[in-house]
Amino acid sequence: MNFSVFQMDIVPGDPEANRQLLTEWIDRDVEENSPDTIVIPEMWTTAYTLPELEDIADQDGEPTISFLKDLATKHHVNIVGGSIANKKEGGIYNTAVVINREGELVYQYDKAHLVPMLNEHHYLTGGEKPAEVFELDGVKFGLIICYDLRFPELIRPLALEGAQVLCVVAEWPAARRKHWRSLQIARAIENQMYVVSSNRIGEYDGQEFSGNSMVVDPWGDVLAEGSNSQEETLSLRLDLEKVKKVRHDVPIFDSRVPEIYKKDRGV
Ligand SMILES: O=C(O)CCC(=O)C(=O)O
Repeated sequence: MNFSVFQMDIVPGDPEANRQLLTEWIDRDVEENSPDTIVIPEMWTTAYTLPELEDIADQDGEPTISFLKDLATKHHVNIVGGSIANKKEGGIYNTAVVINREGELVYQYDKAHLVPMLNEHHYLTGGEKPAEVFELDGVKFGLIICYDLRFPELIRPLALEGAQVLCVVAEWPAARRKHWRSLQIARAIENQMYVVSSNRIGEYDGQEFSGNSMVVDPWGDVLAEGSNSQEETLSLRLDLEKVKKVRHDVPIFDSRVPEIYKKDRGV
């Protein structure tokens, strides 16, 4: 499967401008790289303009979901559509959306872990459902959002259910770049799957973002990595057989002892 990861800057508080930028980017990328699957960052329509979200968030995913469906159909490409600020059920959620190349919405996930360092709980409602496995072109995926990366307990069930690729969409700050890079490599090694991440670059409200979007293979090798400060596309073909090989060579899933993992303590 050919991946294109967009490492974007985001125009704060202007969804229409960002949708226009994405349209141009996808037009270019499809021409140059013929991707099967495109991955874009967290909150790419608005950036982290938390106090403004009440006015500019989507309502039940619209208009962004329809916009992505049109792009996916036009280019016959899968879009792991980053996440959007999304008003629904009386709250504003940070919702990740995935559209397949037929233009169908195949998966939605509301970010479960809200970030205390950003006072997210003052503005956003956390999702209450676990992340689930979904398929694109027969490949099994998981998808999490930024801070979720710090919670291996959210991700492990995805690996147990056969996920081969974990996508991470993010607006991870430069101040914690070491954590961003190390945690992706750790998640790839411990779950023996690819980690494909799209992180924004640029600045907002005094915060600089890390970039360093990554493609890490199931052995923990970094196959591609974005710079700290440039908009760019990581374009790469992933060999899914590698997941099978690593799981065969170091068979951790056969070595697990679930009886001693303390489910009754909420672990
Ligand atoms: O966990 C971190 O250090 C960054 C998390 C974050 O910025 C986010 O989830 O948006």
